[in-house]
Amino acid sequence: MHPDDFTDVRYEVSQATATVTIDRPERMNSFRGRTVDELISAFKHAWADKAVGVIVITGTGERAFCAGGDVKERAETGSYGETEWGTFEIERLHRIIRDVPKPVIAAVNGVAVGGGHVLHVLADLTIAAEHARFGQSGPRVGSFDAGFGSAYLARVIGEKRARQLWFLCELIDAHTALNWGLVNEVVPADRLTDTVIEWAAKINALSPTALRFLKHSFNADSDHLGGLSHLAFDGLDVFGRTAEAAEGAAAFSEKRPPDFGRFR
Ligand SMILES: CC(C)(COP(=O)(O)OP(=O)(O)OC[C@H]1O[C@@H](n2cnc3c(N)ncnc32)[C@H](O)[C@@H]1OP(=O)(O)O)[C@@H](O)C(=O)NCCC(=O)NCCSC(=O)CCC(=O)c1ccccc1C(=O)O
Repeated sequence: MHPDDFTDVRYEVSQATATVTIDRPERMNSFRGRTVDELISAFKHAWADKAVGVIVITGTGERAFCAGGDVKERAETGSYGETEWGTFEIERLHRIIRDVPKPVIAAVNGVAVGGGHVLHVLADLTIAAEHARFGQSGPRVGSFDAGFGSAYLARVIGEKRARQLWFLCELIDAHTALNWGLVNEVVPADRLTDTVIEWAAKINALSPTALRFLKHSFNADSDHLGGLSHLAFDGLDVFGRTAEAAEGAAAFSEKRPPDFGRFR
C-alpha cells in the first residue's frame, strides 16, 4: 500500500527521520485492521528508504498516543474490520518494529494503553509528554497480549511491575513510567516534537551499520519471545470468539463495568 492511499496513518519523511502518525483521534488513535496494515506498510517504506535513519511512531493530537485495538469496532462487528489480506496483522506489526534495522522512537503524546502500550514498549526508545499515561487494559475488555506485550514488558520493567500493570489494569503517569524505566525521558508536551527531533538528529549522526548490528544484538536476547507471541496470538484468536471476550468489549462500548463473574 502506498502512503498516498493511507486513511488511518500519516507518513512523513524529514531530516532523515520517518514519522508514522496514527491518525484516528476520534477513537483515541485506537487501531482497526486497516490501521495495522497501514502501519506495517509505513514501516516497510521507512525500512526500504536509504534516506531514513530513524523512525518515529506517534499519534495525532494531545489526548492519545494509541488506545490499542478499536474496542467499539470489535463490539459492533466482532472483528477489527476489513484488512488487505483478510487477517488481523498485529503480530506482524510487532515483528517489524523489532526487526526494522533502524532505531524506532515512540513519541508518546497522550495515553498509551492496551495494544497501544505494547507498541511503545516494542519501540527502541520512548520519549513521553508530561501528561502521558501508560497501562494495559486487556483483562477489562476481553483481550490479552501473552507474547511480547507481557513477557518483554517484564524484561523492561521487571516481573512485579509488569504483573501490576496487567493484573490491575490501572494507568500510571509519565513520571512513574520514568521511575520504572518504562520510558527514557519525560518532557513538557510543547517540547515533545523538538526533543524527538533532537534525539533523532543525534542518532542520525552515528554509523547506521553499527546501530543496525546493535539493534539486532539487543533483540537477539529476547527474540525467542516471538515464539511465545505466536502461541499467544493463536490463543487470543480463540479467546476472542468466546462470550467472555465479547462481554469485555460490549461493556466498554456500553460504558458499564464488565460482568465477568459468571466466567470464573
Ligand atoms: C484510553 C482511555 C484511558 C481514555 O480515557 P478518557 O480520556 O477518559 O477518554 P474516553 O472518554 O474514555 O474516550 C474518548 C473516546 O474515545 C473512545 N475510545 C477510547 N478508547 C477506545 C478504543 N480502544 N476503541 C474505540 N474507541 C475508544 C471512547 O469510547 C470515547 O468515545 P465517545 O464516543 O466520546 O464516548 C479510555 O478510553 C480507555 O480505557 N479506552 C479503552 C482502552 C482499551 O481497552 N484498549 C483496548 C485494549 S485490548 C488491545 O488493545 C489489544 C489489541 C491487540 O493487540 C490484539 C492483538 C491481536 C489480536 C487481538 C487483539 C485484540 O485486542 O483482540
